[in-house]
Amino acid sequence: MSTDRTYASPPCLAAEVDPAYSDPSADAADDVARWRRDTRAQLRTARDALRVTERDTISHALQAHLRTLLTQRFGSVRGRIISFYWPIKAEPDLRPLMATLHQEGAVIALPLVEQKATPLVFRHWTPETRMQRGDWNIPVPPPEADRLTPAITLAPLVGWDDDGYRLGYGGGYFDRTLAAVSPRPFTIGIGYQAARLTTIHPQPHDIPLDLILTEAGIATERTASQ
Ligand SMILES: Nc1nc2c(c(=O)[nH]1)N(C=O)[C@@H](CNc1ccc(C(=O)N[C@@H](CCC(=O)O)C(=O)O)cc1)CN2
Ligand SMILES: Nc1ncnc2c1ncn2[C@@H]1O[C@H](COP(=O)(O)OP(=O)(O)OP(=O)(O)O)[C@@H](O)[C@H]1O
Repeated sequence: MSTDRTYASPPCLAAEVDPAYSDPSADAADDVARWRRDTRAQLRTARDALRVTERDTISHALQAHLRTLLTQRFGSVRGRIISFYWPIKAEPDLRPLMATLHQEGAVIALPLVEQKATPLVFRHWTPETRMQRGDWNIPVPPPEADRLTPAITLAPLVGWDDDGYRLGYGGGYFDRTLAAVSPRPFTIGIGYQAARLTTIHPQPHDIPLDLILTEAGIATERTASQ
């Protein structure tokens, strides 16, 4: 965050009075919003620059880690509702695993924006589903596909931090969704190791994910006490 600003009044010295005091201007919502816009743009540029072969290697590693994780944590996937995502804009492609889990009896759901600025909706996907173009041109199952509530959700990440917070494309959709559903699904962030940030400067609306997976494996996991 920028520190070279001019002040209309003398700088606040509260930090020298109370060591626990932290200058709220450093985390003011406007500053955070601007920082997020810049950071998203940088991370997306870096991601777009990956070679196809590098992205493939990463996607393969992620699928292997996810497969192991699901088996270890949940045992059989049969009958479990798991939401994936249809990859766009250089996101890791997990569609082969999505198809495999479907074959093994998992119930696969995909997210979509049915109405702007409201929680995401999840629709049933099978290999026979005829996808349509949804909001932002993202392929989505058609309206006649069953609406589902996932028990496990995969959330693609533009950026992430060690506390499990996520930076997405800036629509706030996953936060709205997780805030709205009860019980909350087990939420797994899927991202590139290189997209790690020291902090995303969490705001009151940001909901940390249960676990973040990258090509290097489990990057961070929330414990029950957090
Ligand atoms: N592959 C994939 N599918 C996904 C998601 C995702 O991140 N990846 N989503 C995960 O949530 C949902 C779609 N998320 C969206 C997020 C932002 C905008 C959008 O219109 N963004 C504006 C900027 C918004 C703003 O800054 O206020 C834009 O870029 O013009 C659209 C869809 C559901 N499906
Ligand atoms: N639970 C919520 N209720 C209302 N508005 C929300 C909620 N969560 C997020 N928002 C709004 O969405 C905006 C964008 O949020 P944020 O920067 O966290 O997006 P993001 O997580 O990167 O986006 P996305 O989840 O769509 O990929 C916020 O400024 C906030 O106003």
